[in-house]
Amino acid sequence: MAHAIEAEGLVKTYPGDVRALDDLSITVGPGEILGLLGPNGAGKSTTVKILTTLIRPDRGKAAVAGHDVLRRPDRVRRLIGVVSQRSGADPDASGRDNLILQGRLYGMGGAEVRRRAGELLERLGLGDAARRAVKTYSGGMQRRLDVALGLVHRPRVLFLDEPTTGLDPEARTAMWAEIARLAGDDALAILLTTHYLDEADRLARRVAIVDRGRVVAEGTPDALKGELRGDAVHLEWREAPDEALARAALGRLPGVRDVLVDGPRLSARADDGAAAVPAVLAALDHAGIPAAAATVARPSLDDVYLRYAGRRFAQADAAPASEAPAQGTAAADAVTAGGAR
Ligand SMILES: Nc1ncnc2c1ncn2[C@@H]1O[C@H](COP(=O)(O)OP(=O)(O)OP(=O)(O)O)[C@@H](O)[C@H]1O
Repeated sequence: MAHAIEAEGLVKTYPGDVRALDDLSITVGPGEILGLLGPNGAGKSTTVKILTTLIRPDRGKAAVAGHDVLRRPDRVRRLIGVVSQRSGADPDASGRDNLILQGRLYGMGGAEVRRRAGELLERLGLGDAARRAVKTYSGGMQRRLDVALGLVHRPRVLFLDEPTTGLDPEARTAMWAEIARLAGDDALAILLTTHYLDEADRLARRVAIVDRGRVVAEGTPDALKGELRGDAVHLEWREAPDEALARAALGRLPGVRDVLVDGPRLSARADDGAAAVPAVLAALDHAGIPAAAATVARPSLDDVYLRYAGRRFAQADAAPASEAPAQGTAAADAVTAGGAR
């Protein structure tokens, strides 16, 4: 089997003429983590639902673990693990009992399922809490139990739907380490959907950026960022400037390109961002639209998204503030901060 997941030309329209998937294609190899990255409503969950045999596409085909999801959904189900956004654990039962019940649902026998439950509890750092009711677990522990539940029957392909949403930074880091181990040591193929740019950047060998039901860019995070020559220059105003004036001002500067204006924010690319900023600020002053702040950063996945989707990830995403995608890479990589002027 060349690919653990292979989806080609998936189209799905929901009632009300909502085109959730519009010719989406992806592949994931054994031992590979593909990050399916996109804002709310991009079509990530619909993709996962089709690949995990919960819904059928209108068009297109898909195979998971070597079996066609439309013709052999029963086979596919036995070979995949699914960790969905909502936990399937019984909060009143212990972690161990949840795992044992799950194993039995897959037809595993007494001694085997008890051994497997113990192994997974240890592995996911839940050994000490094994016999406690799940409702007493922290958010991170519950999420780790959800992953264990998805692994009981030793699947070959794992679907992780936003595995770290709502977790604190420490629990996220622990989850990242575990996910990396599953792909590395166990050679699981993992399809990971995420809102978090830094999560995809850190974890996924390849990233597929989904926008409006299509993959708009795909590759390793480094390759995607590498396609963007030079630095990203971000400018901000207190109020949106006249777009034509801003474009005209920057359009005359050598080495400054790919100008995108988005309300009170503007992004451009420059061969040497730090060197370009003084000229950029002077040109804007001269045009009568002085910027309030300027930042230079190495390209981030946010910039990749902006380039391919034509809008900023955070703006495409209607997530509540607590779930807003991290802007970590751009901020952490900032080499010059013009600051308020
Ligand atoms: N059962 C449904 N009926 C009608 N429209 C739906 C249904 N499920 C999803 N949609 C719509 O299809 C589009 C894609 O939704 P989907 O849940 O796949 O996106 P997503 O990328 O997973 O978003 P999120 O990050 O919020 O989970 C959205 O416009 C959504 O409102």
